Amino acid sequence: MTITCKLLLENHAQDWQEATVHPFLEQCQLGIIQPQQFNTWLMQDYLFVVEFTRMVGRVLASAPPEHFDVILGGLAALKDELNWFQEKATQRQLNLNIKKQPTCREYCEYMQSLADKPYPVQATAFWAIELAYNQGWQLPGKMPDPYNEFAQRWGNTDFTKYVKLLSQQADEVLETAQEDIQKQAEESFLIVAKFEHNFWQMAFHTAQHESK
Ligand SMILES: Cc1ncc(CO)c(N)n1
Repeated sequence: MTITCKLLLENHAQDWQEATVHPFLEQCQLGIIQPQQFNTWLMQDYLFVVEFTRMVGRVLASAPPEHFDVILGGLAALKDELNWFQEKATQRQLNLNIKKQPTCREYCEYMQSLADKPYPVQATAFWAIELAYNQGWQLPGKMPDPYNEFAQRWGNTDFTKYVKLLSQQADEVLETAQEDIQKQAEESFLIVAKFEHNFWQMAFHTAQHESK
């Protein structure tokens, strides 16, 4: 049987729930997240997105030309997103020239390791990483300022459509992938889910002295 993005979500509902539903996001929605928690997330996510952008560049390099449109659209959005992160950091007087925390570093190293994997595995991981933020920021519902801007960035309907296109591209190449490659794609989905959970944990449980 062929694995699909939909089946991955159905077969691993618990892992996916832990990746996308977290007190960090719930407390943003309630407006009670602590600034040091939020700022830790912001700074570490900037560092993550730098490496994610490189990963998407490598996904493009592995992709068939029919998939370029969607991936290049994603890269253009990432260019905008990196500039936006820098603006947000400046507004909050945060220095982005900091070290990655271990969870962020491990996630980034994992994204680098995907370069050696077949394209269907890369496409599945790419989709999962984007879906995690699309759903994570969307599920809590309307957020108060200043968090609404963050929720909208990944929760907006155009982003949802883009993630849908990513799932279609992944499904298309999974359909003809050999069984062991489908297995690797499933593993990559579970690894992404675990890292997404750990990333929220990292920001949520950050101590005051680690926040700057
Ligand atoms: C941790 C993390 N996962 C996913 C994304 C983007 O989808 C992000 N910005 N950060």
